[in-house]
Amino acid sequence: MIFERMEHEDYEQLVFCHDKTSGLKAIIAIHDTTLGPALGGCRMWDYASEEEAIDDVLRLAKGMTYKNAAAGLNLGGGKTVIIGKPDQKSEFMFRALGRYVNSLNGRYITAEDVNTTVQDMDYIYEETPYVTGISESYGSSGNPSPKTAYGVYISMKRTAKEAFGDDSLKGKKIAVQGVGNVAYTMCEYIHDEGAELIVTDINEDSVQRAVDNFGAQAVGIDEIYSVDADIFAPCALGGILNDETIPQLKVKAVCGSSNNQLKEIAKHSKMLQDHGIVYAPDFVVNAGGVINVADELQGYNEERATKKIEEMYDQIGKIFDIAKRENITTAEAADRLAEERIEGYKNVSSTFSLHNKSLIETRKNK
Ligand SMILES: NC(=O)C1=CN([C@@H]2O[C@H](COP(=O)(O)OP(=O)(O)OC[C@H]3O[C@@H](n4cnc5c(N)ncnc54)[C@H](O)[C@@H]3O)[C@@H](O)[C@H]2O)C=CC1
Ligand SMILES: CC(C)CC(=O)C(=O)O
Repeated sequence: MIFERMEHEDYEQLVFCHDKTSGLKAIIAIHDTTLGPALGGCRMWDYASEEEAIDDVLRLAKGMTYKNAAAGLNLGGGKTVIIGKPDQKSEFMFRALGRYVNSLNGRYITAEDVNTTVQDMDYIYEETPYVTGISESYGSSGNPSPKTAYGVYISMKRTAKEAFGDDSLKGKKIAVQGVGNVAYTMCEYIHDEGAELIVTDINEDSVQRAVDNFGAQAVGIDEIYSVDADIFAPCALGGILNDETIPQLKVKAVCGSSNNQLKEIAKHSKMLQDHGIVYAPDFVVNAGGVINVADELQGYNEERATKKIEEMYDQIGKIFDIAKRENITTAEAADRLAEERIEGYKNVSSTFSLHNKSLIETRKNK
């Protein structure tokens, strides 16, 4: 059944990693390496079953292929999941994972994701160079969340332009679901521009921090969908744009950081469009973090990375334009943009070049 799915959705590789001493149980999925090595974060989650973990890593790895392609990076898509509760973490668990990552010889490069930190990446770095988002003391880029937040803010401005004819967020009401690492910094940018915030989170301290620092209005977990607001920013979970929630939305636009927001991509992106809601595709909006960590591969330069994140404004605009021109949803337009870049490169890479690590180059060095 797994090979059937891999064949159907063009996955390249699925690696199961086990280390008895540290308790590591991890799965690395590599979806597509046409554009370059697969780059994607490492998530730690207490999955209810192994099937759920496999499904998650496959979905997330494919998402990274599209994210990296649409962001204009020369990188493919992959992801790691570690099965377990975050309080079961240890130095040796991440070092064991680092050795597995190293064994892939550069086909996959890891980074932070939900429940993993810069410290965890530093442990992986003890075992392999194929890790990003490591400490700034190594001349590296550190925690990607603030850059992801900046990218969401830039994308939100372009989305506001599409929905309201003006990219200013001043006076706009923004409903934020989940005020964690990314969303807190995103709220800072939005608040500084003069927007009003309505927030919810399952963590009361996170809500209180936004109330105290940004004068945000706090609402209940289920209330966030139906509040009177201009833009909805999902920054917590996947699958939250669905048959039950979309009819409740009063906003004119959706733009947030969480991955896989649409429960069913085709159905729910069309449903948003039919409700007159501008949807900014999640994997384009939340690419700031991966753009930032990818810059490490050239020797990290914050100015260069930030400039590339600011280019997301035009990239989102391009997606809105394609959707209008082709009469498709913005989700379909984003997929098309990513797929065309991957297909285009297949033609370029069919031409022999010594730039690729060729057999002849290897022999020359012997
Ligand atoms: N950190 C990064 O650089 C990137 C993050 N993302 C995505 O953005 C989202 C947020 O990421 P982070 O801020 O790093 O994670 P986080 O774990 O710091 O924040 C998520 C927040 O959502 C809250 N939450 C969980 N369930 C909730 C619910 N049912 N209702 C309301 N709030 C709920 C949590 O309490 C937490 O405060 C995730 O989906 C992640 O995959 C995507 C790209 C990069
Ligand atoms: C920092 C990124 C590599 C995190 C990631 O995997 C993502 O963008 O979803």
